[in-house]
Amino acid sequence: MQYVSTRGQVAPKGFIDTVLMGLADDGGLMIPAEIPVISPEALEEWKNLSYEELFQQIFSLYINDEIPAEDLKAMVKRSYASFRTPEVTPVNKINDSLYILELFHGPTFAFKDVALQFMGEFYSYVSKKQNEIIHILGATSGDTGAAAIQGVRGKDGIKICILHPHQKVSKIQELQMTTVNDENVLNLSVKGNFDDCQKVIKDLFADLDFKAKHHLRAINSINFVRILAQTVYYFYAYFHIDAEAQASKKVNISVPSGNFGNIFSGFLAKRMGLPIHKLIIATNENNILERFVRTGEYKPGDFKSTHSPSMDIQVASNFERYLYYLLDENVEKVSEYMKQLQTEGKIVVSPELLARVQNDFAAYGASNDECLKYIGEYNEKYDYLLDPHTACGIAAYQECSEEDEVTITFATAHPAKFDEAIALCMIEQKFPEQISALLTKPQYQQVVDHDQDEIVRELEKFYGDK
Ligand SMILES: N[C@@H](CCOP(=O)(O)O)C(=O)O
Repeated sequence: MQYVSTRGQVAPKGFIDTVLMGLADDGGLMIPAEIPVISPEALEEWKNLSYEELFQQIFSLYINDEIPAEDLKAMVKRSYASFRTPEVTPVNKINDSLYILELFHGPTFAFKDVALQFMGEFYSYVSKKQNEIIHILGATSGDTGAAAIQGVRGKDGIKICILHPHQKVSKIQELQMTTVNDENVLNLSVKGNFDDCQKVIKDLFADLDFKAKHHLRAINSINFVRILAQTVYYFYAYFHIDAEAQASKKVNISVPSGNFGNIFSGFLAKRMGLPIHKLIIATNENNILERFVRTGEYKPGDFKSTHSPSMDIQVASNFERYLYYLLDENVEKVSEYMKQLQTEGKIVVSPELLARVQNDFAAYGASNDECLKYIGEYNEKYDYLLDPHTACGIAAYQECSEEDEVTITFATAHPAKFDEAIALCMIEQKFPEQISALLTKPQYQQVVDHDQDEIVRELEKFYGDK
């Protein structure tokens, strides 16, 4: 398996080099040169695998023997040892047409743990085996940062700096990141929004001298390994709904979406042969993705702070990966469209392409009021407390599914992380112990202006390789 860039200007790479590269050196995103297709017979066999076995099966198709099977097995085992259930991502049946895949049983109570616990192990492995210096730089709207820090805190040979938007993440998200006092962790709280943070890191990754000098590595979903690790639970979810539903109904998956990484993993799983009917993109009022699916225009709008802050994103990183497939892997066209986005502030696709987009995805953007409405309604009706992101997923399921379909909605975070929204629904929740313990801990973070030079100075001090 070789990996290439969506913009075509990077020589094909192996798996480990692809992960170490993060953002492609030509500014694009790395993708597999060819997507392996799983036969229905093999899918049938995969149905009985444990989560960890399934992970290994899928990864073995992508890693080219670069990591011996025994080493991979040990890494996967360590990655999921910190999860609060051996199923890793359990499936919960709500009614005959709805299942919820719970992705929040990892150490930081969000779906990001599923890939980032593995990534922490992976970076540690590569740092030791290849003597690589690993200086992670990431941006977060709240969940990725906490999970990434948790995945590598205290690990030798690794340093991590995370940029989060100042006062635009939930209280618990902030505490999860900033109460960590390990020497290898730096939190920069940037006066701006998530898009500002993401732009700074993308610009720094695109500066190849800076990237090489400081050994920058990515943990965001610009990194293909994040996408791949997330495909595992699409398969797992599909295999764990009732056999009768699998056989007699079309199966949709509704995914709370911000940076387009999670749902892109679903797109990859579908291309690998998983018989998903509709992939439903659920957004909040930052609805650029929903507008794109409806109109064919991809145009960042005004940033809004919502009850679901992790999805407060206008510029979705992984959109470029999808564009690559939409444009039939034509790298010149992808480069042209991405240039257009920069110069004209938007991309508009033809009616023919829009028809294909609408064949690939359904989409719905939930308003703040709808988000709260579904939290209240599901709590009352099913005694199931949704976090505000999952509530957007439920709103999209309600809007986009038909009678003969069954939908798996992804619960991307635990409600305790977003008590601000839960309290607005007049619901009092009991926090898990790990979360209440955060409330009295001291915080360690530096507040910085949204200013690249200031951020670079902090990074140079922290990474210490001037
Ligand atoms: N919603 C994310 C934003 C970053 O997304 P990523 O998937 O590219 O890491 C967050 O919670 O930080």
